[in-house]
Amino acid sequence: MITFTDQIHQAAAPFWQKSFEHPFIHELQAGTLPKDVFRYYLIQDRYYLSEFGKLHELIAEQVDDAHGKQFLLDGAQGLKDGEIAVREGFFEQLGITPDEVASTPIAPTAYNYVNHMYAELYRGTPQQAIAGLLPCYWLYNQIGQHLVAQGSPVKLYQRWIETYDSDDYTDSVDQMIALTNRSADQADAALKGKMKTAFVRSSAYELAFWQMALDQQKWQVTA
Ligand SMILES: Cc1ncc(C[n+]2csc(CCO)c2C)c(N)n1
Repeated sequence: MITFTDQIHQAAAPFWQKSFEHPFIHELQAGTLPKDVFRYYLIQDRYYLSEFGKLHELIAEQVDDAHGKQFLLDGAQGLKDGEIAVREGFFEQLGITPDEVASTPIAPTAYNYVNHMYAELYRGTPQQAIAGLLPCYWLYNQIGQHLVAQGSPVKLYQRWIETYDSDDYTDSVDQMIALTNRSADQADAALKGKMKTAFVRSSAYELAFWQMALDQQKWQVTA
């Protein structure tokens, strides 16, 4: 039987394909991605990751499913100990200081992506918010698995790739997929439609995030 997450995954497939083929990903693997682009990505992603962790806690407050609630709370803690902690090492290596992070504003696309997820929760439902979190887990795992086979000649980029191919991480992706399917089981057709829209829009924002980094997007108008 085709699951709910298979269905929404199919709907988002064109965005996922564009992410797999995106020059940011290609250059990361080839080792040709400029360091300042990677630096920009890491600083923007720092904002994204801390909001993503907060969203886990806020969604958990509204979820009845005890197992799902615990998974979301563990996810928030796991982000602090895992992905965010790993990134501290990257920051050190690239000389990114807390001052630089604090004085860099969140860029338009990162802002829109984060706000989209909050809107799914506060103007929508926890089920929609859960569907909005899923592309983040699932897409990065697929990218990690695609890239790890070839690897990157740049050590730092290789470490980034390996973050998204670990067994623990793959296990959390499976659990997030299962939580989304359990949420859909409780939802009527209208809510399932909204969950699908949340998932597809997050997939579109994942794609836009790579381009934001390549363009080093800013709020200012440039000549
Ligand atoms: C824009 C953006 N999207 C997805 C991820 C990947 N990611 C962020 S939190 C999380 C859950 C488990 O750590 C995963 C996989 C990222 N770093 N940045």
